Amino acid sequence: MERYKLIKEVGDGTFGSVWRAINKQTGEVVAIKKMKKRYYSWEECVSLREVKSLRRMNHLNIVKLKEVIRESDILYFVFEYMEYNLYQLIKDKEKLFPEADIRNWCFQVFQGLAYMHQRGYFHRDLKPENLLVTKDVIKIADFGLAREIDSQPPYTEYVSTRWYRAPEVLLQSYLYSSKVDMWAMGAIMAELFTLRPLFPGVSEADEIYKICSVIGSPTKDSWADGLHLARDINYQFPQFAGVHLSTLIPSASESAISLMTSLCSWDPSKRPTAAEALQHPFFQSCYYVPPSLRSRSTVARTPPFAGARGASEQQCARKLSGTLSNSKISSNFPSPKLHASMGTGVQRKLDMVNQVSADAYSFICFI
Ligand SMILES: Nc1ncnc2c1ncn2[C@@H]1O[C@H](COP(=O)(O)OP(=O)(O)OP(=O)(O)O)[C@@H](O)[C@H]1O
Repeated sequence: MERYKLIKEVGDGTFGSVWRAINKQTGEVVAIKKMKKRYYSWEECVSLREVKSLRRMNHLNIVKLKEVIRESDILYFVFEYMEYNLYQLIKDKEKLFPEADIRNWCFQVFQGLAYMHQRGYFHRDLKPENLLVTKDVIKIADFGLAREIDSQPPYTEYVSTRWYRAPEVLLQSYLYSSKVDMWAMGAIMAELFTLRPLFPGVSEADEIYKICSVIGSPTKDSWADGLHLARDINYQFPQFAGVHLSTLIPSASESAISLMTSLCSWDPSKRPTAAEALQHPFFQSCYYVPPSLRSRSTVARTPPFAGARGASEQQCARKLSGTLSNSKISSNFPSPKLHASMGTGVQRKLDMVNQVSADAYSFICFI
């Protein structure tokens, strides 16, 4: 660690604190995550999910793990440094983001997700704080909860931040998949448009209540498996017709609404895969720039992810923590139209600084 000079704490998460630091030899600015738990052997460290999953990932839209250091039983992850997280950008914004910015960010995140899902991982804790931005480039960070798609159940740990948590997770499904990341992206995309969380539940039960009030309660047609899941845990969905997302997100174009609506489908199998999302008309104007052309201004047309493996991603069983009971539903829930404007960022804690160079732009959207 003497090779690095710690400059400033830029984040404090569940598992570690994150520092902006400088490599004394090269002058490179990096982010160092110092884990809170002590690690008494290397074996313990290399079996960590964050190490196992990030080590295997090399994509422009996934934050790069440069080094893992264990010193005096403390574990440090050295990452490439990113200027902001998306939550900070949302929180400080007074005017709405232009749709072109939202399109550009989402296009990149779906590229990262398609890569990750194709390689057999899903993130499980996507939220604005875990999407890091430097200039026009956005990267997925925090693989503390990433799971191998083929790994074996049951699992009992906490899964994902409530506001972005998929309904199958809320309903304690033993079976869930990379589609939980697609649900989270629907909620994040809506938040980018309104600057307010779409489903700001104050408890797990309230979370599902808010989802029902926005997208309408599930039916046999929209999510038969969900009705079974609810029956298994003796849960009764509150009855709501739902609203068209365009009433909650009036600034979004028709194609943006169509993508968010399909991402926020009750039934995971009805949500698009990341590879499919990239082909959605919302991204019609987006182009992929292959690495060989990045230094020049030429661009090539998108689809490097056609044929992403979808079916195998679905086959993953999980056990989830948390309980859901009707008694926990908040009684003073406002009308659906108010949902999008009622969230606050109280659970979020971050203070980032401006610094560092950006990567080459790889994915470009034309308005
Ligand atoms: N590579 C990076 N560059 C700059 N800032 C970063 C970087 N990685 C993380 N951060 C900042 O630190 C915060 C916490 O990081 P991270 O999410 O990895 O920690 P965690 O303990 O796993 O958090 P969580 O409570 O979300 O699980 C992020 O929201 C981000 O603002």
